[in-house]
Amino acid sequence: MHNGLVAIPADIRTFDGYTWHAAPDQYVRAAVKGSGVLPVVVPALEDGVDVDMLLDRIDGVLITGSRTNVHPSLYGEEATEAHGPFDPARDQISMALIRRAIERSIPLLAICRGIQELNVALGGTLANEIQELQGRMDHRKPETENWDEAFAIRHSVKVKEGSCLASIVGEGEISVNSLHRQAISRLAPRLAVEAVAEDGTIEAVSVLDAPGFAIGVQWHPEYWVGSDEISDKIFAAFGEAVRACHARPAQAAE
Ligand SMILES: N[C@@H](CCC(=O)NCCCC(=O)O)C(=O)O
Repeated sequence: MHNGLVAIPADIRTFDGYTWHAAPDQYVRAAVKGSGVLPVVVPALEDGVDVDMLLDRIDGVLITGSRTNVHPSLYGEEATEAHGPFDPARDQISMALIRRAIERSIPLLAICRGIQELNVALGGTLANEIQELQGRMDHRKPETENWDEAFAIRHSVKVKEGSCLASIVGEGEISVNSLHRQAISRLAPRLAVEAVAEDGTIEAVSVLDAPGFAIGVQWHPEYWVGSDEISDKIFAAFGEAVRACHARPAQAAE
């Protein structure tokens, strides 16, 4: 039995010559198995989604990772080939859902591209090709077609004492996977850093003064739900927040 509906904004992809609105299976299954909720994939219709009508019926928002990058014009930078590939429709629907979910205290879990969209949606910026920056590790997806190897746990991050994430997984060092070329550069004003990698890369944030669950992580807890304690705790906490939202009396959007 599922308790609560969770919106997952789709990417625009092309398979078999058709354009698809698609979300990766690992996030859908993690939402069901790890959070006990029913995911609803939201089409990336650039101007065609009434976000408030949707959120009137939604109890949580889960923002997935993607190989594409947030368009740099959304954080005041010129787009170059190195910033691509892009998915402007995904940018549009994802950031609209993020902003409105925060305003309406609807639980939000933003993963990898999702934490980057969260930061940009609230006024922050991103750094590109971080492995080329002085002192940074290589956070990119390993060169392998074996998915378990690609998503293998491979570096530590330090969870800040007293953070929202610490209340879920505990403070101190945890081990995470890593599949990204970008990362938060200027932190958005309304975000608090929750975890940092040993090279200074911001690995988790929360929304300051958010009454509910509003967390972004740069790694991929969805992939190891069911076999990794940290991943299980994150998705279980998200599920609890979604069920609490589902139990709230219906509130029309202000
Ligand atoms: N494109 C962004 C975000 C990375 C991300 O979401 N990775 C998940 C997909 C991993 C893969 O299949 O390559 C960045 O690179 O920082």
